[in-house]
Amino acid sequence: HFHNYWTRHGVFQKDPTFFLGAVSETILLKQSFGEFITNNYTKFKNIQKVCGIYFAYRPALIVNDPKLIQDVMIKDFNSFQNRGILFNHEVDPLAAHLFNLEGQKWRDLRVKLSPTFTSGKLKTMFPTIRSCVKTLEDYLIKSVQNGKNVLNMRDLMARYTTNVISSVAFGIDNDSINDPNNIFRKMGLKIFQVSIKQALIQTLLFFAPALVVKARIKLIPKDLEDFFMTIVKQTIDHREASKENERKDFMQLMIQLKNQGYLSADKDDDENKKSNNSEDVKKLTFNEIAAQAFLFFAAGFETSSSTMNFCLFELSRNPNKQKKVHEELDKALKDMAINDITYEKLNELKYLECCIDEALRLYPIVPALIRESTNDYKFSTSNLKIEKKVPIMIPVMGLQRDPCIYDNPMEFRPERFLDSAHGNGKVQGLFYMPFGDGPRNCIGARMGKLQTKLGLVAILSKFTFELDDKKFLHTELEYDPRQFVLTPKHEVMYKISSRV
Ligand code: HEM
Repeated sequence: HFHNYWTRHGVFQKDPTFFLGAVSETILLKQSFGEFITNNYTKFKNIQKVCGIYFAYRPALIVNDPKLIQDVMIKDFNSFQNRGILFNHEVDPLAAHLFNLEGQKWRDLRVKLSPTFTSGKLKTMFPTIRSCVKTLEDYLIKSVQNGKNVLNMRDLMARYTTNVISSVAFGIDNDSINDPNNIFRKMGLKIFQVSIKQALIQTLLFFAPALVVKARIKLIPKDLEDFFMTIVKQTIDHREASKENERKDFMQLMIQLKNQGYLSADKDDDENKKSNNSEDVKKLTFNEIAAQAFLFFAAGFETSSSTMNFCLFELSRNPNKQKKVHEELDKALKDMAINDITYEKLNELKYLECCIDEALRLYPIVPALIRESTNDYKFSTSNLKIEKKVPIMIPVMGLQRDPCIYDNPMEFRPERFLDSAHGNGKVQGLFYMPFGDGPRNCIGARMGKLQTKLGLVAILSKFTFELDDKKFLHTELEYDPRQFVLTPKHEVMYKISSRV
């Protein structure tokens, strides 16, 4: 009876398997969640615009049609503003962050936090990020000089973005690049480590989210919570002890939101002035600051380092594209030292920007987006009706690799993005969403792109990269089935040589 829900509602459904429903492949670790949604899109997109599936007995809907996706993400956003991630506020204070919050609570917080991500604010943080990049460059120079020229770049780049995020979110200068055992790196690894217990909790979140709240199940392990609560408390106390301890970073901005409820306008930050017109002066609490700092850390380091890694992977498989990046860097930077690169200079590097956009097309770090209907809803362009509280999946990776949308989709061709339309023009609607879309898109997209680009400038200005294992030249990557974010199953090693 449960597994006929979609058929009864006149919606095409993927045949469910006993008990586990449609997602048995992901639960049994045969494929990642992203691949499951992608395969489903590829198989069914020409049959129906939507496809019903089941998380065990819970119905969910995959929307395959770019125009219907536009309705969900933008046009009828009010009916789809939540992700439907439930947690117990009392047992999990750190989970009360922007990604998980719903309804008015999410709206209020989004309005408050948006001004912390304007380009004006990022410019003030630029020197901090640049000093992390300098550490990365120095590390690579030393490493190659010492004959250590085959490296796991995924790990190194995650250590670099860990340095950036811990500096700008917590104001703490740690050095995970030279010290892989640094506590921030260890905590970062722990966030993405999937123990059996965490895997069970994640499964429950999909299958029976209400149970997670009722049974007071903790989503964030206690040791992670203790670490982040303590570090935020210490940082706030230190900053508030003296004006001299203030810094230009997210933590300082959140302290302003705690003490006055809004951000003081910057003379050169027009976007911030606009958002400050808001009447809302409700102040952030300590727990709210801790939860956001935790989220910025979790959402900010792995996403950007994975983007750098996928971009480097494709540039190493495509030496002609890497050559073009080198030429652009040589022309724009002309032996400029990393410390002299400005925010404006970085914006001039258009081809490198296209390489990042193209890497995110082939390898969207978040391969499927999630929304939940907040009311019964009827799609405007079809007779399809869905009930309140149905999870909606948007198959980002499937769309971005669809040959009907991108010619030769598996080819790494950054030139597509020189043209703002970038698809082949045959399909209308939303189909490129590495940062999501609509009012609930990634709030840190600019920051993510900035640290990705600056990191790539540092490593590509001075070095040439090749894949150490030549089998990756022609085979597709496999993905870790335990991870929701797109993560290569096997480590790729890179051979690095100095350009001078
Ligand atoms: C290349 C790097 C990044 C990628 C690919 C990425 C991708 C995404 C995606 C796909 C979403 C979901 C959007 C949706 O549902 O429509 C998201 C949400 C979010 N991201 Fe990012 N992200 C990146 C970097 C960052 C950084 C650096 C930060 C913060 C420092 C950040 C903070 C967030 C937050 C807070 C949300 C939740 C927004 C909300 O619900 O209002 N992200 N990100």
